[in-house]
This record gives sequence, C-alpha cells and structure tokens, in this order.
Amino acid sequence: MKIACIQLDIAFGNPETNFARVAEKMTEAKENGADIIVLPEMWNTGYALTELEALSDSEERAKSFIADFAKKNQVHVVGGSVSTHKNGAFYNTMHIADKNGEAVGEYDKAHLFGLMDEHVYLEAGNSLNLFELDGVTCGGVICYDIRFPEWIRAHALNGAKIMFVPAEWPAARIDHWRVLLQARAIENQCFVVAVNRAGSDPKNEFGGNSMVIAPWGEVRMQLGMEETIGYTEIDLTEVDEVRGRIPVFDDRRETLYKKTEKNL
Ligand SMILES: O=C(O)CCC(=O)C(=O)O
Repeated sequence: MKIACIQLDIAFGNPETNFARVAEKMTEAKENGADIIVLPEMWNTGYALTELEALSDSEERAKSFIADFAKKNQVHVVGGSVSTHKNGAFYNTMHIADKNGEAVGEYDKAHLFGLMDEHVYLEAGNSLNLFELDGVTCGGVICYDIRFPEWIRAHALNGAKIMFVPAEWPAARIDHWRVLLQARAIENQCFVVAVNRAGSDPKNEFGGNSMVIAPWGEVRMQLGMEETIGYTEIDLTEVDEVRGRIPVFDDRRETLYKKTEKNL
C-alpha cells in the first residue's frame, strides 16, 4: 500500500484556491502511484473561524469532490478535514472515500482545541471514526484528538490497524506532535499516518513534519516544514506481527481501569 501525505500550505479563508491546489496535488500523488491519499486538517478554509458563515462547506462540496476524484482515479482518499455547516452548526469534518468513490466515513472532530478558539465556533462530534479500505479497518482522528490516548485506543480496540491524523499543528509545539504520534503508534501497535499543514496563517506558523510511524514505533517517513508530498509503502502484516510479539491487547485489565476512573 503506497501512501501519499499531502503537506499543503493552505490559503487562509480562500476555498477556491484550496480546492484547485488540492486537485493539483492529488493528481500528482496519483501519477506517482499512490493507493491512499491523505490531506491535512481544515484544508478548505484554514482557521478562518470568524468567516465560517460565508466560507464553510454547506453543500457537501468537499464530500463530492473527494468521492469524484477517488472514483475517477481509482484511489482511496482520506480527505483530511474541512469546515462544514450542517444541522445549524459548524464542524471540523473528515470525509473518506474509497477507490470506488463510496463515501466510507464521515467524522466530526471530537476534541475541540480551546487554544485556537474551536470551542467558540464549532460543535464537537461524538462518534468514533472507523472505516474499511481494501478490507483493512482504519480509524481517523483530527489534530488535538491525539492528546487523548483513550480516544485512539477506542479505535484500536475496535480493530483499527491504521490511524490517520490530519492536522494544523503549530510549529511551537511540534515536539509534542512527534512524541504523541509515536506513542500512539507504539501503545496501539498500529500504523499512524499523520499529515500536518505547512505555512502560516495570521495567528500561527505551522510545523509540517508529517509522519508515517510503524506499529513498532519506527518513523518510516518524516517531512520537513515546507509544502511537499511524502510517500511511503506500508505492509499491514507488521501490525499482526507486532501484536503477536507483545500481546498488549490480551494483557489489558479493563475492569481495573474502570475502577481507577471511578476512584479519581
Ligand atoms: O494540541 C495542540 O498542541 C495542537 C492542536 C491543534 O492545533 C488543533 O487541534 O487544531
């Protein structure tokens, strides 16, 4: 499975430019043999949160755009996330389409990031994000979600062998990004495919450093800070091999964790 991580420099508050650039980059990734294309967080608008009424995706444009591209090019697309307007509220939403153009997943970011005012403008989602690509169970969370190990664990316990993490993670905390992603891969014995944006917006410089991490924790791909596309091949048999080597899932003591939570 060849994965393409599109580390895009997102144009702030400019969906037209971003749709055109994403189309161009996805075409390049497909021409380079990608089986799965992964995009960053909020790629349609960036964090133009005060302009969501006018700019966010209210008609599932991104969902159709991703599904159409996937079908036409026979490639899976994990569509990062876009700002959406649905059911009377704004969300940070991930769309996933398989290579047949089927919409196999839709996820609203569950943990809203107060430091970037998400809680002021967005509603949080409440559901896990599990989907199948070529018969492999995958999960997807967004950016700040990786600070909640129990959330990623819930996906792993439900069978996820690859966790996708689109992000707009600031350069100022890029060390946290690297360590948290590596920890999530090691503790859940799964692949982590994390795609951050490049560039800056009026408030933040973003850190790039998109990464693919193997279930044993090795960093298989790591980009710099600039806009680029990173490619890696992954072999899913590694997940079972690592889970067999140290049977973390069999050794869990669920009842103990529940008791501890109650006593806190
Ligand atoms: O947790 C962090 O430090 C960054 C999170 C973030 O930027 C986001 O969720 O958009």
